[in-house]
Amino acid sequence: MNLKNYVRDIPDFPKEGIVFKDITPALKSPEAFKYTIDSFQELVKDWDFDAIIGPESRGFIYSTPMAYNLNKPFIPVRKPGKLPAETISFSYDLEYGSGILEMHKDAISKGDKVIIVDDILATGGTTEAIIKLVEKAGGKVVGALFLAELTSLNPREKLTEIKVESLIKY
Ligand SMILES: O=P(O)(O)OC[C@H]1O[C@H](OP(=O)(O)OP(=O)(O)O)[C@H](O)[C@@H]1O
Ligand SMILES: Nc1ncnc2[nH]cnc12
Repeated sequence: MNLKNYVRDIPDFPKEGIVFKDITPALKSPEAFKYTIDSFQELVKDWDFDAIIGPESRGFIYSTPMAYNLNKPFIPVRKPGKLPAETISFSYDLEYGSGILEMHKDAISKGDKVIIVDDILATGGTTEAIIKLVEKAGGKVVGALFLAELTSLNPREKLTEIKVESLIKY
């Protein structure tokens, strides 16, 4: 399965100069979606972790089937103002702007080891912000999985402390 055939470039979205990697064809194809989740599960089969974090919103798509299949807790990280209980937050930069991410304060217990599952690794800003959020909560991110990685943005420079795997590299 060549997953690159299921990710299309959309120029100048959401801003001029950004080439947006549209993953919707990789979701429309049941074979591509199954291949993605199966590949993620194979990659983490020897990893030691307690829970799976999914960043809103495209991250939810790939992280929740993993949590279901591996019988692990799922923890949502959301854009501001969406989580109802007490939250901790962290601001971050990404390719086409900046933002704030939030997680429930009680989502993670001290010493918990977690992984992040998301669609795209671009600048690494989102993943770096989640690493900081998890540290604030007393836990540790041990690894992160992505469908696609934009290597030209050098995201791994920000992520030297964790395991990083991506199925496609641009
Ligand atoms: O490595 P980075 O530069 O941080 O970029 C990657 C992030 O950007 C996208 O999310 P976005 O914030 O656009 O939200 P969405 O999933 O709601 O579209 C993508 O789903 C990743 O989470
Ligand atoms: N170029 C890109 N395409 C899709 N999602 C992204 N998230 C950050 N940069 C992106």
